[in-house]
Amino acid sequence: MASCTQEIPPLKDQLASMSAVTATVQPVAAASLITVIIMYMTSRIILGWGRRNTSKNSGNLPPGTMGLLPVVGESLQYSRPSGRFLPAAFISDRIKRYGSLFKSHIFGVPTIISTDAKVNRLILQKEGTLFKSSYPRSILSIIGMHNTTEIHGHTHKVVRSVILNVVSSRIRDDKVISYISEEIIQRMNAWDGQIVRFQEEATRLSFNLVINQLMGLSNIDDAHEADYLFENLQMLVEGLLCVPLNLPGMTYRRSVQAKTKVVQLLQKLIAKKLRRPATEMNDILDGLLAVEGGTLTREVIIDVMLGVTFAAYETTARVLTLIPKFLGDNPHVMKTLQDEHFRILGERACTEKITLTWDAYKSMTFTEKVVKEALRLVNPGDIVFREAMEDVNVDGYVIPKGWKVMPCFSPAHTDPTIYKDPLSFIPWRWNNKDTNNFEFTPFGGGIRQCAGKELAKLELSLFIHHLVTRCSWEQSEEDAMFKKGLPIYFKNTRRFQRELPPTSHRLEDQKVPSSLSTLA
Ligand code: HEM
Repeated sequence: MASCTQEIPPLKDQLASMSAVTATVQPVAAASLITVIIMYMTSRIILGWGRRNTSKNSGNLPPGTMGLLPVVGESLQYSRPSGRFLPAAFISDRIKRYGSLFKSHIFGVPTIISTDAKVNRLILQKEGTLFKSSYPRSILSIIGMHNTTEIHGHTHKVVRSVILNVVSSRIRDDKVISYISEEIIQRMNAWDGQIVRFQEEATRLSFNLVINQLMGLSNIDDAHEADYLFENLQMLVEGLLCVPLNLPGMTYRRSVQAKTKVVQLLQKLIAKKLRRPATEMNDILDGLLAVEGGTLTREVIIDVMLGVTFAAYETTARVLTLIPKFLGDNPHVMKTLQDEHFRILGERACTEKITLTWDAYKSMTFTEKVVKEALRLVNPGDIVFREAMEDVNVDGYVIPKGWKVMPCFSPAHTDPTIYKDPLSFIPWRWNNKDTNNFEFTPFGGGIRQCAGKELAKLELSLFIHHLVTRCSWEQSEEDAMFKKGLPIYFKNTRRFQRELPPTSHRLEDQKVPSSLSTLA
């Protein structure tokens, strides 16, 4: 009887003590030990898997499937490529099957996916009370465990205000506007005649802007250091594309190594900056170093810098890359843009050195609609991650405490009941459209809404200005192909290999100025 009441040590401890003697056991015993370890780990995974599926409210979980395999779940299906401008095939298939709120298991974790604008609004607006920002570990292992998405409450507030202050002072500074214009012209010249290089140039443009104007890393006085940072960040981004699979393959490993190199370089640059005599706060790095008397740890500062750089350049570059296609597909949009931008240039020849100002930018009213329309279709920030802080009731279902929640924006952006002819590029649709209703959320929403959205819109508008006023626009053969939006434009580029559907639409269906009807 005594043996029955004797406390059995947890399996974990048994394994620990067993492992201490493995050096002396015979091979057969070692094999048994490995079997026990595998059984233990499998049971942990399966029990964990089962527990997550049987929360006290599991009867009310949204519909959906978790995939056959623990850990992998439905990640393989999620990663299946789908047509551009539409929600991922995984998402649209499940909306058809289960409705706008469903469960799945992706990025290595059980997740509730929300595609409904009203539910997304609730999730984003209840940040800090019902939900909190929380990205899967598989993503954080690449973009940093302490980046803005993982800091909360007071610290998030102060870090966010540093970023917002720098962004809002920069965009109103005409010197910065000139800097962006010159970068754009330089990049356009670099791509001239080699259209397939355009994506690379667009990416480098956005990267340079963030590094030089926001981060305070203009102390990268060695051009090789900037190239090194850029190349490693690009590798890091490639790794992110493998993350949904949650399988640490070659690309993923290379990406994690690239992250280590980026962190080392950022450490070096911060040390360089700290040796410089103190000046007033003027960039994000200065601001982060000064937060509450220097209380932010170096780890947090580096992850925030890395996270903001990544959030800023990759997203904007994707939209930049597709704008020429939209304009090529829709000559009447191009023509209206040209009217607007040549009016801004006035009498000046387009070969003159152009100095645009904040006021000129604010007068680009049609361009603003073109930017919105491009953001609606490209959706570079299509998904965000949250975690339920308690069981939350939504539309008769329960999102259990601790579960990841993934609001996904592209289904609303391409919903024909919200946007007539949703896959066509129609800037005029924004003429009188309300954008404060969470049906248009390219920059997310709530207290974590994109802190760089005004800068992104400025960069995209200035890019459009220089693109549509280029003198060489119709001159070279490749430019002409580019204008038509031929697939060659995307050939050989890594991320936009698939042929893109046309985004043109029939003019007579739209309310366009009568002066343009001749273009139809
Ligand atoms: C077209 C370009 C961009 C798109 C589509 C975009 C999209 C987004 C989205 C959807 C979020 C919300 C993430 C979440 O809720 O978890 C976000 C956050 C953020 N973005 Fe952007 N972004 C863009 C450009 C930029 C730029 C240029 C910057 C430069 C400063 C930037 C900095 C940030 C930061 C710091 C956050 C985190 C805000 C916070 O947690 O308070 N983004 N972005």
